[in-house]
Amino acid sequence: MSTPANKFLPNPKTIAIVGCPFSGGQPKLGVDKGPIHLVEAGLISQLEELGWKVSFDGHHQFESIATEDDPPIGILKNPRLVSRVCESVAQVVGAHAKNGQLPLTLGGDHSLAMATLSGTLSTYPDACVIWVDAHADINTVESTDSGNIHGMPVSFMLGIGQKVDEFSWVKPLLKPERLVYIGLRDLDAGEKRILKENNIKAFSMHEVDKYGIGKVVEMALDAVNPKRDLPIHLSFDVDALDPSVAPSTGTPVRGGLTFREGHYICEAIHETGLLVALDLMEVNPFLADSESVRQTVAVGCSLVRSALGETLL
Ligand SMILES: NC(=[NH2+])NCCC[C@H](N)C(=O)O
Ligand SMILES: [Mn+2]
Ligand SMILES: [Mn+2]
Repeated sequence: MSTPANKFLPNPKTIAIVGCPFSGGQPKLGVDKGPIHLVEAGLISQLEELGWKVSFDGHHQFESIATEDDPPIGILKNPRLVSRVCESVAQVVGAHAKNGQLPLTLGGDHSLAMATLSGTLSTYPDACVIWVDAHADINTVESTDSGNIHGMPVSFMLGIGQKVDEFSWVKPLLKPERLVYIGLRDLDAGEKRILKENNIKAFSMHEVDKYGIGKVVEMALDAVNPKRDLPIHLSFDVDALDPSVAPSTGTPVRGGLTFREGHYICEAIHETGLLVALDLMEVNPFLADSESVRQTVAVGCSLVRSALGETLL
């Protein structure tokens, strides 16, 4: 099977898998095992069958980064670790993108998106971001209640909120008009305010119910990519799916996307021919029973395949 044209990638079309066994952006162990499970479930050969060349030189090792003491800064937890891991992943993702490869980053927790978006936007400055998640992950230093940095990467990329010296490497490369959310249903009060103040387009589960997923994806693309000519970065948090579909994740929220709605988003973005980077985040194989873990990992792989060209017919 061969995949349709992609406007930004040279042939042979190559995926660079960036395995990020990292959990420092939130407190639950196990999310660092997500990428290992996804690869062991056969993701690489599944993508090769779709006609991609796949490069993968093993999961990243972050142990050497995590040596010293890392007391909180304000209430931000593991700030030095998260910053340094993300800085190193940003360089890797950016280098793959500059080589004309499509970086597929497997998390790991969603703090890693400050790395992946930095890599994408340093390569494709006018790329738009489609963020599929139950959560907006847009807390600032001032608004976060948890201090978990996986709830904050978007604010860092937008350059909003108080600056933290430790994260001075993060350039605010994302413009609010280039960001759109799908699937939201669990926002902190401060996050709701931030979305309004910055006029950020968001299609919550309410809009998915009201318009249907087909219309929502079209409206989302109209908002950030009206001429369908800009590169797209898709950041998919598996908790966007309903917990009955993807139970093994750290912050499940009921009332989420169905299996088909999640896959439809991925299929529709593939059809644009504009996808340049993909994240699959927050698969935590330590949470839930083994059958639920198997199911979540399998769904993770199939979302990735849909975004990269698998079709039903
Ligand atoms: N990537 C995620 N699963 N994020 C959940 C964030 C939850 C909450 N809003 C927080 O800031 O702590
Ligand atoms: Mn989430
Ligand atoms: Mn998230």
